[in-house]
Amino acid sequence: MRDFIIAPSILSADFARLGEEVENVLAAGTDWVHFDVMDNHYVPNLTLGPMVCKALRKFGVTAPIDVHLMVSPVDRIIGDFIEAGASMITFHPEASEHIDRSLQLIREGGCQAGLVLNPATSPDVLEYVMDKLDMILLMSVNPGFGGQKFIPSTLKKLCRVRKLIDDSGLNIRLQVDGGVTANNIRQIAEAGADTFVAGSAIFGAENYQHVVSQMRSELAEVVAL
Ligand SMILES: O=C(CO)[C@H](O)[C@H](O)COP(=O)(O)O
Ligand SMILES: [Fe+2]
Repeated sequence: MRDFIIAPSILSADFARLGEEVENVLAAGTDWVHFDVMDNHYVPNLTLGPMVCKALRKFGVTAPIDVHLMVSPVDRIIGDFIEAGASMITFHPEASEHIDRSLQLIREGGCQAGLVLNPATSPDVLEYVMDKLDMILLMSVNPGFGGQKFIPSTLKKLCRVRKLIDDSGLNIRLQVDGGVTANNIRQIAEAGADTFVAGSAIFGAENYQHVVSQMRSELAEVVAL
């Protein structure tokens, strides 16, 4: 059985009360903080930068902060997030001029590194960098906004990437991001994911603990992997 990680996306949190929201969602039983960085260039939306990451650390957040960079170019912002207290940093290959170099920059800074594949991006891009990855993130919506519907073809892609990871013998997490809910999390886990980003499904709920418990119960039903 894999260990499952739930990473709430703070994109759907109340930004005016961000520190408190992060405390509450972690107290509800989640594991990581998924931190969506959008630049209004690589994606048509604008969100959070390294100063906000630093502020969360100063506020007392000790949980891993999982920085999902949707910015282009990526390299010049990596150092700022390392300095701001990021734990892992993922980026989109289309947004980096030198994928191998960007991955190295992240690891050299002491963070875990990962690549993010958009729904239409082929897993072929992973082939020559597998040994430099701590995580692969498959987008199950097009990046840029929370609250979108899960794209079903992601399930087939998850199976393919799960096999790639298992065949490699490397310790790489397989994360899924976009439209994850308590209703589909089990099917997503059975397709191969071990790390689940959920924004609107958690922050849109009246009771965070209730929805996180529902997700955990669904994950407990996942047939032995
Ligand atoms: O990276 C993202 C969007 O680009 C977000 O992490 C993602 O959309 C999560 O939100 P939701 O669970 O509401 O779909
Ligand atoms: Fe994300």
